[in-house]
Order: sequence, then structure tokens, then C-alpha cells
Amino acid sequence: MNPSQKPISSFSGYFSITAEKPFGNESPAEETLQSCRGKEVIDEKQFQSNYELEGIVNVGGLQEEHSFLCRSRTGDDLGLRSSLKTVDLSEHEGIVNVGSLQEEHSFPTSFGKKKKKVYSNNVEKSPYSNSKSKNVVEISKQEILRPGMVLLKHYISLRQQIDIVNTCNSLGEGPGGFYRPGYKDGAKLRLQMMCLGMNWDPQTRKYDKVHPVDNCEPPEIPLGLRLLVERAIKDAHCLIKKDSDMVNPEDILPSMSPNICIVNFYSVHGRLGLHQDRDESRESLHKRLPVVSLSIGDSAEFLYGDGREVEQAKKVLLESGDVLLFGGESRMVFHGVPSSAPEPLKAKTGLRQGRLNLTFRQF
Ligand SMILES: O=C(O)CCC(=O)C(=O)O
Ligand SMILES: [Fe+2]
Repeated sequence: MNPSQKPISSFSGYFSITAEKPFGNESPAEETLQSCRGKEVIDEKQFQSNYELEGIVNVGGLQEEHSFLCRSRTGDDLGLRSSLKTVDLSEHEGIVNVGSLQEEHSFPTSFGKKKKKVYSNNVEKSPYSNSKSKNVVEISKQEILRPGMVLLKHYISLRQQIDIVNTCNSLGEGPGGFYRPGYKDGAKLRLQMMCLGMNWDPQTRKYDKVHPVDNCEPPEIPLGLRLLVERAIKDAHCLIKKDSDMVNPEDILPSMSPNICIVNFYSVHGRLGLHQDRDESRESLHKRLPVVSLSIGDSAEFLYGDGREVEQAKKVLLESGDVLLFGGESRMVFHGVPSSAPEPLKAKTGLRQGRLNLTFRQF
């Protein structure tokens, strides 16, 4: 094959995808997509490929039929719900080599029949949806809330969410684990907290090597979580680039490698007042390195704005699996989670008690 040709622009055969479990304490498990049909569309501008797939998904022994979109970045697969590792095309038939990447090839006749495809920002559909209807799957949306502030909806797969909760649970029970911190004036925060990498003390507003309660060093951030955060930043960059071709996404949302993670667990009365995250190193703040926030469990309203006034703050709903990034111009945004959600929100989202939030930062 001529090396200047992209190997595959589209295909109509069957192929299989293996997605490695990205982290967790157990031995690496695999989720397999079997008998998938689809095509790869390479978007050179975005340095990413979109895969449009339909097939049987094997998730934890359960076989379900789904169709969905997934992505991979050239040379760095992002892929299926962010965990696609390898695309094994050995079983596929009818590879089409094309000179032009724009060239379209026919879909298999059954492809895309059952449901509408969603493009633009809605680049993924979860293969792990809990939806009763097999073909109605969750649509992932990406949104720029303000310059430097990006929301990746339903970004973390259910499998990954389970891993994160289990990981936090077991780390939380060990040294440097969950505790209920207090402020200087003796008031307690309305949440349980655990820090990974370095400890943040709400009383001193400082980072330290040890936990104030048991004097232990906090657990390390699991590698899979660090990779997930770095990948989310890259995905946010793709969105920023898509939004405006003229900008360098790094200028809008700088990259970072997290070495701190603050894990908050909010139970029914949990809340966090409007605040800025400004205790990281001077260099980190100067570079406006982003905070990357993962939400798991109950939905919550997230307030954000330029000041402490709750009335002036904007609101966005954070749901399980959402990733919110704020850096660059939005690094010092005031933000918080109010204590109780409005009734319609509860009614429409099934809001219940218990929400885990992990914010990653680079000191
Ligand atoms: O729970 C959230 O969404 C926000 C958490 C937060 O702002 C923090 O831990 O600093
Ligand atoms: Fe914060």
C-alpha cells in the first residue's frame, strides 16, 4: 500500500474492537464488541477519526445490540467511550483504500437503519446505556460554557464509573482516606473528602504531604485516572478547535498532568459554597492550568460565575459521567454546588442522595 494513503476510509465488512479496561484494581478486563459493522471517517483537520459502528456489545457477559459513534485520534486512540485501545481489522472484508479522505463509500445496507445518527458535537453514544430500548442510547454532548470552560457530557462510561467508585471506596477506607474536614472557625464542610497525590487542608488552605487526621501520605492518583484526565483535555481541545479554527486550543485551555485529586462525597445535605480553586502553586495558577472535574452518582446543579453572588451565577446540571474542565480564562471562576436541587430537577433527573466528585489539578 502506498504509505501516503490512509489505510481505511470506510469498510463494509465485519471487524472486532477490543477495549481494555483503563484502570481499576482488578486484573485488566476486556470489553468486546463483536460482529461490528461500520466505517472510519478520518477528519484530518481535527486529527481524529470517527467510527460509525453497529453491532453486538459484550459488557460484563451481557450481550446487547447497539449502534453508536466513537472517535480516535490519529496516532493516539481515544476511541470507544474513551477506552478504545486497538482496532483489530483482521476480520473485516473489503478494505477500501482511497486517495481522498473526503471520499464516501457505501454503508452496509443494514447500517444506520434503526435510528437517527447524531453528528456535530454529539460524537458518541454510550454502548453501556441503561436504556430499556436497545437502540436508544445516550447521546454524549460537548459544550463550551465559556472561554476555557468545557463540559463533556456522559464522557465516562458506566464501566469506568464503577471502577472509579470502587477505587475511591477502597482508597477511602485506607490511610489518608475519607474524613469530614472542618474550616478554621470549627464549622465542618458538608461533605466527606479524600485527597490523592497531595493533601489539601481546608483549614490552612494549603497543600501538604500528609493527611491532617492520621498523618499519613495520601494515596497516589491511579494511572488510569490520570490518563482519563489527560484524554479529556485532548478531547476538549478538539472541541475548541472545532469551534474556532483560528485558535491554538492550548492558549484557551492549557494541558496539564494532574498530581492532585480532591475527592468529595456529598450525601443528601451535601453542598459546597461558591469559591475559587486558588491554592495550587503560583506557577500552576499563573499558567492557568485547568481543573478537571469528574462527577459520578446523583445529578447536581453546578453554579459558576464571576463573583460570589449566587443569584448572578449560571447553572449547569452535572450528571453521572460528566467531565467539566475549567482553565485559561475561566481558571478563577467562582463555582459551587448548592445544597438542594429544585423539585422539578429532582423529578426529572431522579436526583437522590450521594454524589462523588473528583477534581484533578496540577500543583
Ligand atoms: O462537586 C463539584 O462539582 C465541585 C467540587 C469543587 O469545586 C472542589 O472540590 O473544589
Ligand atoms: Fe472547587
